[in-house]
Amino acid sequence: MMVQEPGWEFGLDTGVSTPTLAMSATGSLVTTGSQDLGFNVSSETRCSRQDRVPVSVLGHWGSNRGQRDEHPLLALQHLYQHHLVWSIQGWTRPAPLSFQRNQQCEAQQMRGTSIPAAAAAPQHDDGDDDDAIPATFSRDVPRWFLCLLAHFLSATNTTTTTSSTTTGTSSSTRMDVLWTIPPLLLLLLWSSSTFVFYFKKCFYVAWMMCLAVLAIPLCLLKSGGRDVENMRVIRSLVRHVKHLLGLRFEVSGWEHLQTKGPYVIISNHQSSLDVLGLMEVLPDRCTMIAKKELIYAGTVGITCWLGGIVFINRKKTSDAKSVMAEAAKTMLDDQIRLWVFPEGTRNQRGDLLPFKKGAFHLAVAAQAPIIPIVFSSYSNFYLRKEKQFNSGTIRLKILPKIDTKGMTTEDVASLLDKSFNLMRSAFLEVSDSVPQSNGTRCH
Ligand SMILES: CCCCC/C=C\C/C=C\CCCCCCCC(=O)SCCNC(=O)CCNC(=O)[C@H](O)C(C)(C)COP(=O)(O)OP(=O)(O)OC[C@H]1O[C@@H](n2cnc3c(N)ncnc32)[C@H](O)[C@@H]1OP(=O)(O)O
Ligand SMILES: CCCCCCCC/C=C\CCCCCCCC(=O)OC[C@@H](O)COP(=O)(O)O
Repeated sequence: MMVQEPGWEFGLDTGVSTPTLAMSATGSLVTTGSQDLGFNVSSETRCSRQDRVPVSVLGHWGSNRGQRDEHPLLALQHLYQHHLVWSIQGWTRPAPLSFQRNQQCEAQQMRGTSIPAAAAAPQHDDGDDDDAIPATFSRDVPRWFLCLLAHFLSATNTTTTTSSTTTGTSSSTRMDVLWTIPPLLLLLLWSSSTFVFYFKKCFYVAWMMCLAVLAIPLCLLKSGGRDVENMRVIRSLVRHVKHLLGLRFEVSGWEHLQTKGPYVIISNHQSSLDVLGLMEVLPDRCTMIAKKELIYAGTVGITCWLGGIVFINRKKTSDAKSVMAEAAKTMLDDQIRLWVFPEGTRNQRGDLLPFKKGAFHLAVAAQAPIIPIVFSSYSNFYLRKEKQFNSGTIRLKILPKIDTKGMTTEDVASLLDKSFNLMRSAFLEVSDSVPQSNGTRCH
């Protein structure tokens, strides 16, 4: 048995019988044209000639066979040349590369269509109809995309091999590589939900950081420093971000926000995406209570500070309590509303976490009403563990205010229970009725 050297992992799910693939006795993956692709198959391999539908292979791109010094991306090019690339499902470095081939029915439909000469590969016919090589690429991966992909891979390879010898050739091929990046990116966005997940998350953070760069001077111009009025600037800058991420908000209960004077808004907290919903309904003169770590979030942190966000140290209850007691005073003095996430942390477990007591102490201390706002579950479009970030609809339900007039610290526990129960049933209700993701993707 061959010793596997460190290299690149890849996954291949061919989905149909794969006449061009066969397992050799040594466990390496070869084409029927006896061209060794240099893939060493690991012990988890479930591929065999008998395994027909679906065939999945967990392979290893090592350096102990065949294409010894080749760029790992060349693996993809080989697969392309041998008609094995159908759609790229996931592509991460150095995590598994996954290639997925079309369903058998599609393959059958496509038999008989001609293959581009450049991509032609040795075909094997053992007389078994199932073994016929589907003669074109999958309908869901346009050929021009695959051509670009192959072009990119060739260019990458050329760059690798020529850079040490001819600088001129290397720089021109590098340009080729650069030009093929955008379509490649599009291909990945279109075919890999994992890639979409990371792309959207990175885009969100990067875009918010850029917006914050813009927000800082605008806030300074508006108020000359830290001021709750800066939240208007932040709100108007953030409002479009939902469109970029494919999110839609449906808000109900607007009338409950028509309350005059200071109040405390409490809402459930699923993700940093909550900021988008928060900005949808944020009333004037309203700022938030946030963990102190947020102040170190670069330009976003500075913007939060300028927006008058009250930072608390969750690890030091006594400090947090005194900051919140101070905030209750400011609420009254400056007629400010405060938004608190009483779960105290992000939670996407399909239910609410038990509430912390601070928000209720705050409301009682300021004798200000509490307005609960419930965000429907994100689980129909955003799943952190499963790496899914589709487009979707979020329902925001603004509940009637809960008065705290005449309440004392003794009432905090019952106030908390009442608020929790109201929000929990509203959460279950809006999450049940939320439309399914409108961004589901077919692979
Ligand atoms: C265009 C530019 C764009 C860029 C910028 C984009 C956006 C920026 C703008 C806006 C975005 C802002 C978004 C901010 C989101 C931030 C979300 C968060 O950070 S969530 C995390 C922080 N929040 C919280 O923690 C919630 C508040 N926490 C609490 O209220 C807690 O109670 C606590 C005060 C931290 C204490 O917590 P602890 O774990 O100790 O538990 P308890 O709640 O059980 O309390 C213990 C004990 O203390 C008593 N207590 C609590 N609070 C008070 C109080 N205020 N006064 C008196 N006593 C208090 C409580 O009763 C308990 O005692 P006992 O058990 O005896 O009753
Ligand atoms: C130096 C750069 C550092 C980069 C940091 C990136 C900052 C994020 C950038 C853009 C996102 C904009 C929204 C910011 C508001 C997010 C608030 C948030 O969600 O904080 C989490 C907090 O409620 C609970 O934290 P935990 O769940 O306990 O953990």
